[in-house]
Amino acid sequence: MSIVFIASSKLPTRHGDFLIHAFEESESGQEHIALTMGTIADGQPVLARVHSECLTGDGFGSLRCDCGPQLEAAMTLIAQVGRGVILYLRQEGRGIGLVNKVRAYALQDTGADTVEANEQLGFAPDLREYSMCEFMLAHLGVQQVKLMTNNPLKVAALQQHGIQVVERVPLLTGRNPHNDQYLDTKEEKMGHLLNH
Ligand SMILES: Nc1nc2c(ncn2[C@@H]2O[C@H](COP(=O)(O)OP(=O)(O)OP(=O)(O)O)[C@@H](O)[C@H]2O)c(=O)[nH]1
Ligand SMILES: [Zn+2]
Repeated sequence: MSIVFIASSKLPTRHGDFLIHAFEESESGQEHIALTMGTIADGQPVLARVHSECLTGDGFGSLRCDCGPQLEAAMTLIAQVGRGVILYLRQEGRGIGLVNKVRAYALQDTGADTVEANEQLGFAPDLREYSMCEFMLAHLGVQQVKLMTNNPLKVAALQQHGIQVVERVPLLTGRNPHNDQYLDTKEEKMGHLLNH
C-alpha cells in the first residue's frame, strides 16, 4: 500500500493538547489520522494506540461495543505520561464499513454473535490490515511502541509489518450490560485478552 502525508495541525481536546496529522492512501483515497502528544521521535518506546474507526462507539457513545471508552482511556493515558501516539484507522466495522456494520447489528439483534453476523453477510470476521501503520509511524519518527490493545492478533499483525512492539498494555474498560456478551464473544472466538 502507498500512503502519503498531507498536513498537520494543533488539536486541543478535553484530554489535552494533541497534534493531528492527516494521511491519504494513494490508490483508494482512504484517509487515516494520527494524534500525537509530546516528544515521540527520540527513539524511546512510545505509548501507542492503533484504533479502528467506530462511528457508533467513538462518536455516538454506543454501548454495543467498548471502542469509545478505549479511545478515551488511550487519550487520557497518553496525556498522563505526556507523550504518545494514536493511529485512527478508517476501518469501520473491522473493515466491512458502517452500513454493513449496521446490517451486522441487525442480525445480532435477532441472535447472531458478532462473528456469525459477519459470516452471514459473507464477510470474514475481521477484514482489517495494518500496512499503513508502518509508514505513519516512520513519518512521525516512532521506532518502538508500547501498544494499548487487548488483541494479540493486532500485535502480531503490526510486528509482521516491521513495527517493534516492545510491550502490550491492556485496555480493559467499557464493559456494560449491553456489550457483556459481545465482549465474551471477542474473548472466546477472536482471542482477545479480556480477563473475564
Ligand atoms: N463487523 C463488526 N464490526 C464491529 C462490531 N462491533 C465493533 N466493530 C468494529 O470493530 C472495530 C474495533 O475492533 P474490536 O474487535 O472492538 O477491537 P480491536 O481493535 O481488535 O482490539 P483492541 O485494540 O483491543 O480494541 C471497529 O472498527 C468497530 O467499528 C460488530 O459487531 N461487527
Ligand atoms: Zn465500537
